[in-house]
Amino acid sequence: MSLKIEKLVYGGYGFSKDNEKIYLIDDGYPEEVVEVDEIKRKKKTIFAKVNSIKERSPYRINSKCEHFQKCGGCQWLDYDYKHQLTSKTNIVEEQLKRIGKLDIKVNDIIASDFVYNYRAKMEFGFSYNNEVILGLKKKSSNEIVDLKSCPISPKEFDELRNKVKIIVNKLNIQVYNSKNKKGILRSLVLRKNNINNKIMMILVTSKENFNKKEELKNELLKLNISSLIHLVNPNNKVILSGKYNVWYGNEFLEEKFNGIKYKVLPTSFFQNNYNVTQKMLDYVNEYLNTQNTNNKSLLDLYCGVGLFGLYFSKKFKNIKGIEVSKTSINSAKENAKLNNIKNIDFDALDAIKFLKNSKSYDYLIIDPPRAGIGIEGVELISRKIREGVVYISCDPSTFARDLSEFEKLGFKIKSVQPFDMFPNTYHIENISILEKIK
Ligand SMILES: C[S@@+](CC[C@H](N)C(=O)[O-])C[C@H]1O[C@@H](n2cnc3c(N)ncnc32)[C@H](O)[C@@H]1O
Repeated sequence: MSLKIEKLVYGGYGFSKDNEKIYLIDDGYPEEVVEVDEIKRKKKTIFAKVNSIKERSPYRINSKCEHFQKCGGCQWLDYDYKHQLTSKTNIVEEQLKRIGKLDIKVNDIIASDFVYNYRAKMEFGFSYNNEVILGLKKKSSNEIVDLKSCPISPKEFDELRNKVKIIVNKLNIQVYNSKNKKGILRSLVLRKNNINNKIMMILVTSKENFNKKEELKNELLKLNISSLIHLVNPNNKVILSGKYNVWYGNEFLEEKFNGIKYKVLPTSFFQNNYNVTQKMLDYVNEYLNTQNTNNKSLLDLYCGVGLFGLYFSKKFKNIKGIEVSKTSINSAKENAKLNNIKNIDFDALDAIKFLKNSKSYDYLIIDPPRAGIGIEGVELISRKIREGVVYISCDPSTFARDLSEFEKLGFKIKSVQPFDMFPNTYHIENISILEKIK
């Protein structure tokens, strides 16, 4: 059966409707007529994959990646960037309507100046296929695609990843197997900073000690990196968790935005696209400039190593940063000292637990993981925040649910601004400015 794709929807799928049935189609683009293979059904929704293209979308381009469609990292590498942007703005507007029942004009998405090589951090997984391989997971699978190159990560990462692969094969070090819990090598994480292109390499193994460890360390030290960290993570799925040893160089990477310095430890979160992060900081700054905040307090919830709180510290009388990771909070405290910022303090706590017992604040900047803050969290915020909320989100669905709750509990949504933090993928970052109705 031939289907015409109307638009792209949340999750990156091409959307098509046939009578009562809705098709969510992998690898199909707007205006395209395709034949599909069904993958699975969920009530009236059929998930399918393009089998053949009958009429090609005018926005389909040739992808620059030899691994495209095998690797799960990017979904839209063969979709013209201008149209990626339009699709993303439309998806946010649609999620707000569908999930949040919010009829809001969403601002046009702010693009990334760099569509390739923009990522500051990549987590590559080790696997075995006749030899040790190193790359990213296939889409909806734990299988690893052996990468030779990756167009969205820095060019240096390709060379390092390929060299590490040769080294571990030469030393014959076993890959960790999550089923029988045997083996050593789990992941190779690479991070690049935005001040002077320093690269931190983090080798994640299942055990602290293993055969040929010293030889491996000596070989890795010959590579062009600024620091080498050995992280021991026996079986936690969150790869960047566990104890680490510094094998070489600094324990941290130093980042800088507009004069504010941040030391980021190997296991701490930091924004992944520096160019777009600066645009997000500028957007929040513009809003705060319209407010009279000098004598006001700010709560920076899910603060990481203090990116937002420290950046805006001069605008507020006092600031509190809350974050669940003790490591990140230790960095955040050190970052305050590093920048000589004295009106901020940080605590390592769960955001909801903190809100239940906290005092009130004038303003809130909130940047939760994909799950969002949730209904209970918004209810607590509505009692604890007196003036404005800057909600930063990396998932349009939980964002829509939470914004709708904010509106029910006495906040006015002043703006919704998407940012293209992750070009060539379907991921969308958003900032909403909300004001308490007095
Ligand atoms: C999207 S990151 C934002 C970090 C920071 N705002 C930044 O821009 O660098 C989300 C942060 O929330 C933290 N986090 C996750 N679950 C949490 C919880 N239940 N309570 C507090 N923080 C949490 C994570 O450790 C992570 O640092």
